[in-house]
Amino acid sequence: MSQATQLGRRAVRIGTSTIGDGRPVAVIGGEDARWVSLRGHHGRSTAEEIIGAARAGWAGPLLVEPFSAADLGAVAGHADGVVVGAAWMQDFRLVQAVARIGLPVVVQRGQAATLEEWLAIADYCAAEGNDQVVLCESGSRTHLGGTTLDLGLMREAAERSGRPVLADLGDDPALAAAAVAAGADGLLLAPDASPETIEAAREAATVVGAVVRREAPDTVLAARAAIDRVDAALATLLERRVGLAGTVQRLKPVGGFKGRDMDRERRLVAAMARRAPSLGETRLAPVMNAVIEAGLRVAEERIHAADLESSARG
Ligand SMILES: C=C(O[C@@H]1C=C(C(=O)O)C=C[C@H]1O)C(=O)O
Repeated sequence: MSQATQLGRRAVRIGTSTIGDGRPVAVIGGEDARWVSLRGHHGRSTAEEIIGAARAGWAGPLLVEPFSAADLGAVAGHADGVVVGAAWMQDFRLVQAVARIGLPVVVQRGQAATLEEWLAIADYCAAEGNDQVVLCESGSRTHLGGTTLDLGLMREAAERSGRPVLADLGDDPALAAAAVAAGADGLLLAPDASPETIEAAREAATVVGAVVRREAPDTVLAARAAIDRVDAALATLLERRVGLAGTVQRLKPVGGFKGRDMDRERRLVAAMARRAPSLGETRLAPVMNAVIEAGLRVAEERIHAADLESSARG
């Protein structure tokens, strides 16, 4: 997906969170929105009780997956959006009833549903007068009985529909970075995902998102938040760079400030300037000089500390 396509993708508002149209990657099931499924609780508690419990500890956007149309009264009264679960995707009566509430709808792809069938459900919601639709890739059933996310299909759904897309990661953050790189506007985590899973997804969304997505902030607050994400990616790369520069100091015949290679430094600045034309070589040179000198100081300190340790061990 081109970055322009990602920017042009229409936005859907779920409570105070906005998904799509160059907004930051939303983590649903994390800090941007929570969700609760009435499916697992069916028969044990009422929809009101379950939604009430979810609301009790959370004032932000709340999505609810109904078990059946009977739940929709409670959902309409207390939720900010509705999830049409993968197993329910082709229940047209339920989809119709959900769309008519008027809340944003997240349509999960059924495990065996084709792209056409999935997009048809979104159009079906729109035909009911509800165009606030987000598509959520929830995986296909594999021959081994598990499910596997189809990120190519997710990307295609985004391009074909112009709607925001989510990747349903369940409780495994392993594909979070891949999903963001494939153009996900949001990541859907299991309602009971662990704090570690949520943090790993958030980290992937921040760092990978900063590299592959173009954002379109229109307020100081939003632009500063976008800068914070770029800085998070920069810091991650700076930390990695310090380690690699340290490796060179240990491997080359003369390391540290004594072995400084200004020709190599000029060449790397020139190469970087091609990717950072707004800064250009002249402005980039002092920036990289500071980065390189900081790296050399860290490398010298580490080599010194290692020498002390080995002489102490005798
Ligand atoms: C890492 C090296 O040592 C020094 C540090 C550099 C860097 O941080 O990129 C570049 C050139 C050298 O002055 C190297 O020689 O490649």
